[in-house]
Amino acid sequence: PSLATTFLDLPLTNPLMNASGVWCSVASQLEALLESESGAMVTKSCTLEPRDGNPEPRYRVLDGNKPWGSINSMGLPNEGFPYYLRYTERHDYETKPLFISISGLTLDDNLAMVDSLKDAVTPAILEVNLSCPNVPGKAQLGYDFDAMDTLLAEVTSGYGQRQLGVKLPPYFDIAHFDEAAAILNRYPSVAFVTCINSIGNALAIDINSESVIIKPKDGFGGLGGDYVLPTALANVNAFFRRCPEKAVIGCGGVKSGQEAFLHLLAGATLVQMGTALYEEGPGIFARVKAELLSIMAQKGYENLSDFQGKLKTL
Ligand SMILES: O=C(O)c1[nH]c(=O)[nH]c(=O)c1I
Repeated sequence: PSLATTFLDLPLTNPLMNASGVWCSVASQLEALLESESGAMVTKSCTLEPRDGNPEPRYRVLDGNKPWGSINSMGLPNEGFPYYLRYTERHDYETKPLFISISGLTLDDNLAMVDSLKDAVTPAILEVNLSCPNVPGKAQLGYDFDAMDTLLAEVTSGYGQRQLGVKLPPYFDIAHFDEAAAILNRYPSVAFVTCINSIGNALAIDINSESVIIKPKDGFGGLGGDYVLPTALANVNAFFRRCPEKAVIGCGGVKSGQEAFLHLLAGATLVQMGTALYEEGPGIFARVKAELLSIMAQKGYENLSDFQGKLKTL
């Protein structure tokens, strides 16, 4: 079988990549992703200026009993937009496509970054993060439909209607899938949606210390890992059904070929890994590729298109 695929008409050797924020904040990590067997890669969401982010501990793996996952309240630590723009100028696009993620603290900051990217005419693919749950005092744009609509109008126009994508928070209500998709479908240049970001503001508690386990926001943080897989699959399939003109990138709960297969079946074109990559490192891409190929072989599938988006209903 073959894992070859295309995304926005770009050829990829396989559909696997990192989730923004994991193993992608500094050049050494980005170089490790380039050397890894991922089919693509994305940078850490950036703000206009560098940020230290929230106080530590701000990331913890939750691996007591099964299932396992992670909780994080990083607080958008990053090297600042110019650092990542410079990286896009020296990336080897022949090896694999590069996405650049932006998460401006204000609409003007997002527009300033978009304007610089438009002038840079870089092959990097823009993913606008609408779903950071961890900046104290900043509500997630993805949960404010009017603000999301305004941002999309300004950003798509500022980017000269060049193709871009958005990183969405998980939604949990059919009416919200309908409303978010209706807004997104009014912007043809939004060529893809990445579902999902972490499930915001979960609370992990340690029974021995009788305490929360991360410092920021009294322990409230974004949840990732096994816990979010069914929600991630629902969001992938909901937007796959509602946005036939757009591609869906699946993210959430992928740690093996099995979950990658499920995301593809639900309608994802590419599949991102966060928590599992954080814990295992970039070697995970070779493992998950092999597992996905083995599942395809067992099922008699030659290409991803043999099952991609073909989830059955009862
Ligand atoms: O706290 C973070 O930096 C963070 N953490 C997440 O779980 N998702 C995000 O989009 C971001 I920007």
